[in-house]
Amino acid sequence: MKKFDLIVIGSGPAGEKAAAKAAYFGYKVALIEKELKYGGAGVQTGTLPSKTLKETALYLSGIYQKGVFGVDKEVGRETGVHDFLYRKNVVTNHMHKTVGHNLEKHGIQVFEGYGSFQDQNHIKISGAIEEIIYGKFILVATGSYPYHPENIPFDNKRILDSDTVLNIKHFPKSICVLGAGVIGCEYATIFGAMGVKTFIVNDRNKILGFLDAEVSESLVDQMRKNDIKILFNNSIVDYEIPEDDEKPLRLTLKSGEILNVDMFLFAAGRSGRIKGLNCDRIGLKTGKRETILVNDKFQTNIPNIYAVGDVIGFPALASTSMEQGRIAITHMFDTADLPSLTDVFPYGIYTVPEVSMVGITEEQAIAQKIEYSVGYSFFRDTARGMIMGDTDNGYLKLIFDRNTKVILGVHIIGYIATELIHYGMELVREKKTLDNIISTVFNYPTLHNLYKYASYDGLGNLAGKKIKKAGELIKE
Ligand SMILES: Cc1cc2nc3c(=O)[nH]c(=O)nc-3n(C[C@H](O)[C@H](O)[C@H](O)COP(=O)(O)OP(=O)(O)OC[C@H]3O[C@@H](n4cnc5c(N)ncnc54)[C@H](O)[C@@H]3O)c2cc1C
Ligand SMILES: NC(=O)c1ccc[n+]([C@@H]2O[C@H](COP(=O)([O-])OP(=O)(O)OC[C@H]3O[C@@H](n4cnc5c(N)ncnc54)[C@H](O)[C@@H]3O)[C@@H](O)[C@H]2O)c1
Repeated sequence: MKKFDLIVIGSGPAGEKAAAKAAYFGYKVALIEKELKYGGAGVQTGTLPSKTLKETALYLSGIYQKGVFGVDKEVGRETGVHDFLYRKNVVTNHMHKTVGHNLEKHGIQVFEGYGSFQDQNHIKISGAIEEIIYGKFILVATGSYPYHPENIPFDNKRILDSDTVLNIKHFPKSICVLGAGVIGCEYATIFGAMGVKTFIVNDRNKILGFLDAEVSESLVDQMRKNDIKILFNNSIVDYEIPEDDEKPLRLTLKSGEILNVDMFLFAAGRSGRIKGLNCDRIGLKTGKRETILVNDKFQTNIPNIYAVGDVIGFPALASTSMEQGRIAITHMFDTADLPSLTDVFPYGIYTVPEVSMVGITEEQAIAQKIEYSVGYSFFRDTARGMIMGDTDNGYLKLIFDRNTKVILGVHIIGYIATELIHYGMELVREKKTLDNIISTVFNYPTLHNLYKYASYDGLGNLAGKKIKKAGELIKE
């Protein structure tokens, strides 16, 4: 029987990075993957496909160029699905190879097939070749899948989830997205940008519940401006699929209204992928939504078995999953380099416009009874924003302690917000103040000047002295 120091189940961001780190430190590593392509939701069905489709939609629709150069690019409504999916396929195929190359370079032995526990050290691989291998340590990195409520008649053609939406054969004229979480909002704005009449149905009165409420409302405003209709405090109680594909789906809303649309996308949650692993058989403790329970070292109740990534639930991001994988290896093999996951990490929402945040929201500041104040700067207040032609009404909002001026939260809505946030992340991590920001010299013109102007705005708020209101429109 083949013996390994570590067996990793799953080649998504969590499994790949963990396997590579253990191999780098000289351990003998096996990785099992059930799909023909590497990368899991990170590469194949989630993060990278949706981000590539967003960039494609921006390019084809010319949404950021509209009016800026005095001429409008032809809007991409005429674009076929083939063109729309082309770049996504290039990226996922390339990244599959990149992951394979990484595993190979690290000398990791890859097994194709479905991994399941025989006991706490033995994993059975069921594939073209069946075999059982031994691992001193096992890392479960099996990810998650779109949860399928029983009342939704998924047909992979018109009633879709975030996996099957990647296989559409034609553009719908209209689409209804259920769930205004990250997946729902990102896909709604992608379809919206492509000129598809888009509806979002959400059971609460806020989109992306974890965002600062003001920023969430600004995103709603921008989505509405882009002709996306959001139906709050609502849900869908019945789904009728006509025999004739040309006829619309008939969706009955909880409010009693009927929504007639061409396509439906479910985006209201995911579950951990533990089916078939035999967790019960070995006594591995599991939690809600088919997750595996772990401690802060990502160790399960069975000491030699660790679990990381989506299969352990929140925050369920590619970014944090990779780090969890690396941290688990630290504890298995005492590498002592990366003991725990930082609690200051950013959220990046790749909607149109993008949103990103780090640190606390205004609602959290209030709940924690912090004496705080805020500062704003709008993209159009900066020279770079003006050059680009800000069409999103984008802004940066700083939340800071009004006594110490320490930055507690940074929130950005607008072009490349997911990139701009990282400077803010360091400010929050290092407990920097408004004075630290205004004493910094930035390249000019750049969007990072947003930080400086938001700081001046915050200082003006503290002093009760405002010469100019942030975002004030200048009459042309
Ligand atoms: C539409 C969408 C967009 C997203 N966008 C972002 C984003 O912009 N930024 C971000 O940070 N995160 C994003 N995420 C989340 C991110 O994709 C996940 O958090 C991340 O992929 C989780 O990594 P993982 O390694 O835990 O699992 P996965 O990426 O799901 O990989 C798990 C792997 O394990 C394999 N596997 C499962 N069971 C077995 C078994 N028994 N035997 C063998 N192999 C098995 C699977 O085939 C898969 O390859 C998005 C997710 C979705 C769905
Ligand atoms: N950019 C990113 O970082 C990114 C992008 C996509 C996904 N993800 C990850 O994927 C995970 C799953 O995302 P998700 O968007 O599927 O789930 P989610 O749990 O984040 O959001 C689901 C939304 O659907 C609503 N909802 C649930 N049931 C409903 C119902 N019956 N009717 C109407 N509305 C309903 C919820 O109120 C919520 O707003 C997230 O945890 C996220 O971390 C991250």
